[in-house]
Amino acid sequence: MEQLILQQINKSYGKKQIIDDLSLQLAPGIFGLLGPNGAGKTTLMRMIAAIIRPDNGEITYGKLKWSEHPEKARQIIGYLPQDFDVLPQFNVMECLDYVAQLKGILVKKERLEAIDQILERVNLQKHAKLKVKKLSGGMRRRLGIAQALLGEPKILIVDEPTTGLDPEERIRFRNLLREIAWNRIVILSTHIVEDISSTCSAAAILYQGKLKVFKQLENLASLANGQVWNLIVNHSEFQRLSITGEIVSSKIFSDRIELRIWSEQKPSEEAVLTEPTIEEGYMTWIKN
Ligand SMILES: Nc1ncnc2c1ncn2[C@@H]1O[C@H](COP(=O)(O)OP(=O)(O)OP(=O)(O)O)[C@@H](O)[C@H]1O
Repeated sequence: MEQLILQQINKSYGKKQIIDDLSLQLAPGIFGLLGPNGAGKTTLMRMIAAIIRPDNGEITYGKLKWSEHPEKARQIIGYLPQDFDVLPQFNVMECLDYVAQLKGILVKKERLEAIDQILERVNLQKHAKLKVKKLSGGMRRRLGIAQALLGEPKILIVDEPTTGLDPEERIRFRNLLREIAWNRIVILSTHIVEDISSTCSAAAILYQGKLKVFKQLENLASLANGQVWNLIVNHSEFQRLSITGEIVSSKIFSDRIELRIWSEQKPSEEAVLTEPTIEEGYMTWIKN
């Protein structure tokens, strides 16, 4: 299988450098992209989607070079933007038919076959005649993936697809991404660390224009090794508690409170070290 390769990509807006000499190599599977607001994730994904050009550097997939043939690059890419919202007056079928024509599937029979298959894949067959404006948030996101999948792209880019979804839809959406990713490269940008831990094989943090890649998610979690503690206290102890560090979570029961504390030093005598999560590793990396 071909790899997607980014070589020394730079991008500035005015004097502000958003992407700084970034290189990356991706094989099929789901690659998670994390980073604080404004870090440049959307800018990076728009460059990979061949919507905007880097100031310099090259993106390639096999022999195909983005700088030479951006139109060919677009043909092998499916993109679900963060603000996907199309054609509210169209129904699901009409919407996909329209996008399929834009993607150059000009024979009607081929289009209908492709749309049928994709509707089944994203589980929207029953809603093919429903107007886009009447779809729920989760259904709309699935339509977004459906339009991105038309033309069987080799690379799929999804920008914060689970924001605003309820837990059931979020799980369904993650399952769908997993199914899609078995033979293609999926780049998933998200603020929701749970999206990464439940679907991605590898991830990276974009920060100050640079990318820190974690080929295994455990390596990201392990950044917080030795810094995450469990502490169980009763309610009156909790009132008097003075700890060093930050309470990451607390569970309140009738007879006790269970605390998870993020601290470089032991936060109290009774605290016990515990395995960090990916989110805690991410917080540690950003903090340092
Ligand atoms: N067309 C543009 N012109 C000028 N500045 C831009 C443009 N697009 C993005 N920026 C700036 O580039 C920076 C990175 O934006 P980008 O949308 O890529 O970040 P992001 O990581 O996707 O953020 P978020 O997580 O909030 O979506 C921001 O400071 C933004 O204001």
